[in-house]
Amino acid sequence: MASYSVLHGSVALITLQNPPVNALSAAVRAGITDAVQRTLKDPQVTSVVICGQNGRFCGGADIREFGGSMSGPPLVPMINAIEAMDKPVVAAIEGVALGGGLELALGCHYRIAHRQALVGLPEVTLGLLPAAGGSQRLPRLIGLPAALDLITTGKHILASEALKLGIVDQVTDGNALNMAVEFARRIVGKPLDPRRISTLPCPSPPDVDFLLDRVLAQVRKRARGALAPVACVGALRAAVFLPFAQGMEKERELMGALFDSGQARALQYAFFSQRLVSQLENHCCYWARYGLVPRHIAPEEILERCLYALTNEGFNILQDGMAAGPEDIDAIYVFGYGWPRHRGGPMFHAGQVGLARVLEKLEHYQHKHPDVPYLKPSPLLRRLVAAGSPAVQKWREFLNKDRVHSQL
Ligand SMILES: CC/C=C/CC(=O)SCCNC(=O)CCNC(=O)[C@H](O)C(C)(C)COP(=O)(O)OP(=O)(O)OC[C@H]1O[C@@H](n2cnc3c(N)ncnc32)[C@H](O)[C@@H]1OP(=O)(O)O
Repeated sequence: MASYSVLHGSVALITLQNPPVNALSAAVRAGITDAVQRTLKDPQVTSVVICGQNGRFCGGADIREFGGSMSGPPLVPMINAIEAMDKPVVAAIEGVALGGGLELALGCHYRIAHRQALVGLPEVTLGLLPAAGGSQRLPRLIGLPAALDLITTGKHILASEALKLGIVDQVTDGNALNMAVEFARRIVGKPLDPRRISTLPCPSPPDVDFLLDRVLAQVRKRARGALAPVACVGALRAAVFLPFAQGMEKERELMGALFDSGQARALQYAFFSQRLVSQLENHCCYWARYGLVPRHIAPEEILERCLYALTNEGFNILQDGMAAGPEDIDAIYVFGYGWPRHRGGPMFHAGQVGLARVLEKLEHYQHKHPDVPYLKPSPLLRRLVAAGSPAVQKWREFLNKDRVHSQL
């Protein structure tokens, strides 16, 4: 939800309330929409400040809502309505203004931030793009090159850097909310048209096509097969060449294609699983509460059982002749499945770890879990170990010999 109060008899304060990061859930969007209506109707109110509860402006759209059907007022018309207000609206940014949170702030006429606050449009890291006007407003505010950098990387930057880029208007080491309220009182009566970012032209360099093509090539190389960074460049291209309303249409169309993609679902799953893992301690408390003694599982056991079973299956695939050599399996994993390039691929990595060690580990886990077929060491792995664990480049010799024998 969002609370509404009036300070000094004239400054409406809208406070986002959805701990811990004041994500823009349906209830928060409804609260903001109601509060905006109240400020419009109240003749005493001459300016508005939007802030977040507990020193955090807003962590963006509520990612937990993405899985279900969306309810409540949509974000885009809500932000457009704020920008269109004829009373100045100031965002008081403390903690974070990320994703939809920054997009909300970009709909305000001014942005005042604490120096340590973090701002950014990290949607790309969730397989999305900033689709509440962020891809259209940010380049209009700070120019195409800087917007391309922020939106295609999704990085968070400090408010002090955001000030240099022109994203925020003032930073403070003190209380950003107090400063925003004082600022809101002072600017009453100043023209608001130049502060409505959607009405500004999008400043772009003369070699704009070259820049967009270069960034597109970069993002394709950096994140092979990832849809979101490419869509982000498409949305920014629209910001340069189309009027705001048509750019918003393009932003919506591109977001539609991303939203239901397996990639977006996978990245959002990864976001929550990363946080769940860090709550492992709490799971221990859960076990203790019910008087259970959990079996101690070291992180290495989980890693080794997954990794060595994968490698083992690679040896079986090689032996069956389904892949010509270990390089085929490694290339699939490095270029198709994001295996860290600096580890060469699962088969190369097995060679680095030592084939004898991989075999020993598989035997160990097979002994503990005899019902898991993937842990039964591949005959090819055994033969390679017996032959003194040759380098990965030599494995083909063993394979060819095997295959000739098996065809005789
Ligand atoms: C059409 C509209 C499209 C809009 C697009 C978007 O806005 S997409 C969302 C963009 N926002 C983000 O990607 C920010 C994601 N959050 C973070 O990066 C970090 O959480 C943070 C805000 C920098 C805070 O980091 P910190 O380390 O302090 O806390 P945690 O990461 O542990 O998070 C605390 C809990 O809050 C949950 N959470 C965080 N952000 C969101 C969110 N946007 N929606 C829903 N929930 C969020 C997080 O899962 C943690 O919850 P627990 O239950 O405690 O695990």
